[in-house]
Amino acid sequence: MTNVGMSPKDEMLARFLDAAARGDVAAVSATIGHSGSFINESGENGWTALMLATRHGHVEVVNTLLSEGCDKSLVNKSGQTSYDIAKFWGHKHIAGLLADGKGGGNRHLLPRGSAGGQENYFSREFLNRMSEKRTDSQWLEAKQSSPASVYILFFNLNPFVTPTAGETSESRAPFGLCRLRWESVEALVKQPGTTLVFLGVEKQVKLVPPSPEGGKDGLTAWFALNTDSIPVKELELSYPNSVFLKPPMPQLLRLNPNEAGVIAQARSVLAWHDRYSFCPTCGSRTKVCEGGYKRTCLNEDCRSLQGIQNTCYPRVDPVVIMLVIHPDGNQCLLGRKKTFPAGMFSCLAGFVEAGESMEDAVRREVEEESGVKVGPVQYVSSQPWPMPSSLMIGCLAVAVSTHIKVDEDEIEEARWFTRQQVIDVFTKNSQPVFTIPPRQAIAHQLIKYWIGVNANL
Ligand SMILES: NC(=O)C1=CN([C@@H]2O[C@H](COP(=O)(O)OP(=O)(O)OC[C@H]3O[C@@H](n4cnc5c(N)ncnc54)[C@H](O)[C@@H]3O)[C@@H](O)[C@H]2O)C=CC1
Ligand SMILES: [Mg+2]
Ligand SMILES: [Mg+2]
Ligand SMILES: [Mg+2]
Ligand SMILES: [Zn+2]
Repeated sequence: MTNVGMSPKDEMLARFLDAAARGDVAAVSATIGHSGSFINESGENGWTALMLATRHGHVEVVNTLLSEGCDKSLVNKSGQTSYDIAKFWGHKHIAGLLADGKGGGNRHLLPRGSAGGQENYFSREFLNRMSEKRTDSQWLEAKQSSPASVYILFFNLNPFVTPTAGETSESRAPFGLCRLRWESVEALVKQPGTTLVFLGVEKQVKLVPPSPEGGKDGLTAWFALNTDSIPVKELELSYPNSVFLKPPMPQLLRLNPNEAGVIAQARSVLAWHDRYSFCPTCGSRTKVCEGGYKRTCLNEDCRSLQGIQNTCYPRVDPVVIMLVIHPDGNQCLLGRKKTFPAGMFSCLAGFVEAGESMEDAVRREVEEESGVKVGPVQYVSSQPWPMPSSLMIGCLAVAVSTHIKVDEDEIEEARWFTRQQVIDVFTKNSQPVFTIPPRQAIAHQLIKYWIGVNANL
């Protein structure tokens, strides 16, 4: 089968795809042997060898291609995977081979391409962290006492904020950060029990000539302070409208979204200092260094100082949070904890365990909490969650089973909600049957993302 005008490579590919469609195992194996890259190449309408072999029910060719490591998640120009093709043409055995629960069938229910572009509350950064300056003690000292530097203050990890008038275009943001200067915090910095962290410098360099007091580079440095003993009276006199915002939830969701990120960074690092006062390896005293980004054990023989000194740095706990899509593509799985407000349902979530991939953590947590088994998993976006220091890894996941059996210790109820029921929550067209977390939570954004991608809202 030679086509006029075809390059030798295209001709070979056409012969390879034809062999797969005819079920010629020997020819398929021989071609992969010398031109391995053909295994995932497609011809007309985006059909790969696996799709063609599947279409015609050639189990042996399918097995050969799978054992050679072909990508079964590829889709043709109609958006079908090989698994979809197997199901459509009734080749149940091949469908079984393709749907192994780890990335095979139903991947087409996930949006194609990268899901990026979604910005979550607590993720916006207006500071350049300048980690290289953390070890430059001379520079840090100069910035610390510079009148241009900004200090944000925490009392028992609660930020000092000022109510803001009006609303931003994005949200009602009743609280803005109270930005203090060196003269207001000098005494506090010198008090025992105060923790100081260098957060970074403003990304936007102000158009003022660098002054000797502000440092020669003209950069505006930011620091965070946490204390458990505070000159409350003096602060109240100087800032009569300001308050320490507590409790963390839901108050931390009421910040200006532009400032929520710097609060997340500061609060997580300060909370780490608060919880790791002594060396976690040997219990000795530690020394705060690197601008508050490291605590080094003072016991020279401590194991924490050997190899990667990971226990000396602020810890972050990865958490997976996932919207599970029903195999029919039209429903999603949401659950509620006993502690949620009445009627509220959210995405399932759980801590990633040691030695576990993000995808496997999604599958394990969903099965533990709801009994539902999950196949393909797709990352969407992430969110720092400073209570005290989680990184929420937001995913969409496709269920390969639908029966729900909740883990009653953690979840009170889990349910499949139809796309229409979810749309009703956002549009408030009709009386919604449930509520979801506020837009500041990544759970809200994941649900909205799924609806937006699929309904072109
Ligand atoms: N931003 C958002 O939209 C949401 C955030 N979250 C956050 O995600 C976090 C994890 O969700 P959960 O359902 O509670 O997790 P989970 O389903 O793993 O259950 C928590 C339990 O797991 C154990 N556990 C295992 N590893 C742990 C670790 N590294 N740290 C603490 N406990 C650990 C503890 O027994 C704990 O009670 C929570 O802290 C919650 O604040 C949860 C839902 C929504
Ligand atoms: Mg959980
Ligand atoms: Mg769990
Ligand atoms: Mg867990
Ligand atoms: Zn130690």
